[in-house]
Amino acid sequence: MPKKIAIMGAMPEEIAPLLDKLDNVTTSVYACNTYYEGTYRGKEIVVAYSKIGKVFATLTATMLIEKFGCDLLLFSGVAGAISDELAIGDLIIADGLCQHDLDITAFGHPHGYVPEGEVCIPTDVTLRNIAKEVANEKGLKLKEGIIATGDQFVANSERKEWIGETFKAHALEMEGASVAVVCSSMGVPFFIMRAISDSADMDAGFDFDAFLESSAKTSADFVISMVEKI
Ligand SMILES: Nc1ncnc2c(CN3C[C@H](CCSCCOCCO)[C@@H](O)C3)c[nH]c12
Repeated sequence: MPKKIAIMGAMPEEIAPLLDKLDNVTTSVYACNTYYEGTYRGKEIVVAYSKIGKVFATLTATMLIEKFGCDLLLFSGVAGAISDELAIGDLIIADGLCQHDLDITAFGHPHGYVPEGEVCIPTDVTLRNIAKEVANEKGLKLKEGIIATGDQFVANSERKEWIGETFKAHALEMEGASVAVVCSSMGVPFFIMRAISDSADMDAGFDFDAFLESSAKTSADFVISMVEKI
């Protein structure tokens, strides 16, 4: 039974659907982030958005654990689809995460690898199974696959396909692998859920703007419904 559950996003839109579900909310600002502490169905929750990209996500995930004492982390947000099976609004959970822009291949290493690191970091299987239970109960389709993270908004089919082939990834975003490194290094179970907002192609910018809010809500509504089972 976790002491305190962190629910993290990268953008304000990704956590907005969560905030009005919390009771007894107090807010605090720490290291240029706002943290919302409250309860949901009797469980202690801390919600925050990191701001965009791997560095900000690393900072916030670390603070949620070290400063706010969270011992389990759920990420909710949107992603670009790589797999043709993923349409806008579809849900994907990560079984592993990699960094598609981490590159010391000049030294013979594979893309996404640095010494003492691992290309693909696995997520917590118990939390993935809870997600599958919730999806079954709600009659929702849920894809499971590798999610690739990098410090770029991908709006180019060639780049998206390279990422898909190189990492066998089904979706891409800009924060998940940072959360994976922090949580796996600190022994904190973690879970990454994303709802598709675009297809990381030439239309990505328009689709992202059009579907950010609705896809962020789809993901957030699913993640909060997992809390009761944790
Ligand atoms: N195709 C894509 N490539 C990479 N990541 C994603 C994601 C996932 N999130 C959304 C957000 C995009 C930040 S750029 C838009 C910011 O606008 C801010 C207002 O100008 C960042 O936090 C990563 C959805 N589609 C993606």
